[in-house]
Amino acid sequence: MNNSESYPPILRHLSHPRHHQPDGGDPIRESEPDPLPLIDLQLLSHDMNMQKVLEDACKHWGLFRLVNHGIPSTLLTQLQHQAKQLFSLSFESKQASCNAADPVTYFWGTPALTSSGTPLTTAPQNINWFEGFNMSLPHLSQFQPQLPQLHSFRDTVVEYGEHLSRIGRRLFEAMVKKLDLNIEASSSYVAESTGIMRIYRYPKCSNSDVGLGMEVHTDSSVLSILSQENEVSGLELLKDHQWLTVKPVSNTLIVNLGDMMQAISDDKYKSVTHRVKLNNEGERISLCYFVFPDEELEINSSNYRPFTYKQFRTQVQQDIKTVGNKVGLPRFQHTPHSSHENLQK
Ligand SMILES: O=C(O)CCC(=O)C(=O)O
Ligand SMILES: [Fe+2]
Repeated sequence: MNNSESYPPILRHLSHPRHHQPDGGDPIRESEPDPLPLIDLQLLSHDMNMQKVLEDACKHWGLFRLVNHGIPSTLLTQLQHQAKQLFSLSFESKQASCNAADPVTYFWGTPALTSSGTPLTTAPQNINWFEGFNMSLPHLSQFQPQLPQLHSFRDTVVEYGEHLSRIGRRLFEAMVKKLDLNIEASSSYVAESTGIMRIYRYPKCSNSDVGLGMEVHTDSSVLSILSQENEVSGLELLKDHQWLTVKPVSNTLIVNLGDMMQAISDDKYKSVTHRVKLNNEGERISLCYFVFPDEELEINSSNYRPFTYKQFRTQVQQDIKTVGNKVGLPRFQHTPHSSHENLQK
């Protein structure tokens, strides 16, 4: 089997006609030094300067790079290696490996999934050029996969997931401290029962006209934590009307704030708009962890009417089916927003 046959058939034809690409502003500035805010997790508990850097990153970027996170580098490289092996299996075996009732599902072409991890629509408006596995972390350790490769991967992801939930909680606590919010149980806002892990593989592509690896969107999460250990770049964030590359730097994590964090902070913090471009250097593998509030927890703020994450998710799914894309937070503003120019996931 050649590598192309390990991709879903629809992703094997990278010569598709041009798809609509949302206006990207200026081209990526690959050669410039990394401009992202840098947060040291170990310093965060006691260093006021670091707390200020975090506050500014949340207000003005919605994204930062995290170092000293406490995850052994061997675990990060092992994950990347095992993910690569998993993706290199034939499309048919990946497809047959999970079904909708499992905590692990296989999907491609669209990031919009139902809460059980199956694609929301069978005919997405644009193809997103990736394949992925979606894993519900709380149910993962009991999962008995058919594919032998999924056994060792499951165990590694369970271990990684424990680190991420620790990191997510610490970051959230440091973020809300700066907001003077009266949040008693931060565990309901970054609820372990909601943790999702996704791994993605984006094909190598020399023709960026085919479309995007992943469409322009904001995440619905409170926080998303990304690991990109394979040196192929692709992720970009929108900052001051320009797309900036989020370079892969070994042993660092990328944290982005999602819509729930923006709502909890009453718009003081920002849910970052981002996308993934295809790359002609090689295929790219990324691992993304998402954490959400407890489904039934009511989020109260002055800019939005009270809503639960469950209501938000239902609205997003309804909009994707009816309008064709996510509208997101503007749906919950006191005065409904009329311009939905941002395509959000
Ligand atoms: O693959 C990436 O780098 C980003 C993925 C992403 O933005 C998402 O899953 O929401
Ligand atoms: Fe995202």
